[in-house]
Amino acid sequence: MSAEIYSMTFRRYSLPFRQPVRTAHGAWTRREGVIVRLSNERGSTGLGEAAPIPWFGTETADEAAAACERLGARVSREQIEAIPERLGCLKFALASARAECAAADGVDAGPDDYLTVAALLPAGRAALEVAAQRAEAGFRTFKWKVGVADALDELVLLDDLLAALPAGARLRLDANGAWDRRTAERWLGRCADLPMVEFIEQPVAAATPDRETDARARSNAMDLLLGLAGDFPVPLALDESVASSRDVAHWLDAGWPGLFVLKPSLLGDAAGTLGRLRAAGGDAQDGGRVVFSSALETAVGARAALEWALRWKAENFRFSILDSRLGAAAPDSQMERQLHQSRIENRKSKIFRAAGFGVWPLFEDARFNGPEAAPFVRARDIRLLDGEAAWNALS
Ligand SMILES: O=C(O)CCC(=O)c1ccccc1C(=O)O
Ligand SMILES: [Mg+2]
Repeated sequence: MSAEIYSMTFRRYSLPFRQPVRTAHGAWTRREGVIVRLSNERGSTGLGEAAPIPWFGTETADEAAAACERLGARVSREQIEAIPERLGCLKFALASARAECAAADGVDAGPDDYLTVAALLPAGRAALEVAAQRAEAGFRTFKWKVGVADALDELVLLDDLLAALPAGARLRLDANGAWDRRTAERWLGRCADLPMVEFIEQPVAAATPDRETDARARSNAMDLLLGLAGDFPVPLALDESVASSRDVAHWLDAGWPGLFVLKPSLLGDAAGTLGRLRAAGGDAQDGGRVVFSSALETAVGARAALEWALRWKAENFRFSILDSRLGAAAPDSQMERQLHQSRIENRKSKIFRAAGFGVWPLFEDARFNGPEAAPFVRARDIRLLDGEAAWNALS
């Protein structure tokens, strides 16, 4: 077996958003990150993106760039695999670039399919107008940022927003950890009898950012989240709490009963993390515990992150094609009947949750945008994303 050696270059970027992204953490105006480029001995090249979210606890873009500098112009597969978890975004970038090299060599083209997509709504009253436009465009899953303004004002807006959504729509609420226990209880109580609310994402913080009491704060936060999940019927989803592969393992061990929002771009070991979720019945048993989400990457990171979502769908929802024919012929043999029944059960329990990638166009410079927000995104369109154009725009 020959050593897998790549030559590596990287480019640091700082890209203004068309509009600031408002969350409970304040206004986010520029996306900072690093794009890496690998080429192998056969001359195949691949791009990857480190798109950190430091307020999730990832490395910073500067730290990712400094680590690239240290790695140097030639890197081996072993070096990439040895990158530590605290540089999870960079590790994702290099793993993505390696995968693209392999794809260019003709290995593993990946499944052809499509994903349903959730529309990201702005915080506050602005959500109403955008929701109407998005509904008109065909979206049926929406995500609204809460915890930005006063909770009572937002609760009033919630009613207006629900009333404005089309029949059959689903609304996710993302508090980005902003609520205290009392505020969270109020919202969860309110949402208990609102079937349109699909889930509430990160209602309370993953931990207080006090380094002195880090372990204790994390465990208190964990108890609070587990308590809320047990006390209220509305499903809860972890996001900031699962900002790394290690976090996911931790919450699985703790028996988290809710959902996992996964931003593949933050996962140093996306394959291992998804494998663990699958082994834990992440989707096979009760369907739809995993929600894929964007970290507001450029087209380079978008392509890699969306490939993970496609792969997950193909692995866990593999009866979807057969399902569409289930209504047709009634099976006659006992075995066929049983198979038929189990496929129906399968269909009932399995929902591929709309992926949180309804975010582009995000950047002023259109060469960096991922697939324009639409209710569905097709694999073939993801593979047509022009990472090279983004790379060249940084030269
Ligand atoms: O998940 C989505 O639908 C959109 C992406 C999103 O909300 C997000 C994007 C960047 C950083 C944090 C978050 C978040 O989910 O909190
Ligand atoms: Mg979130």
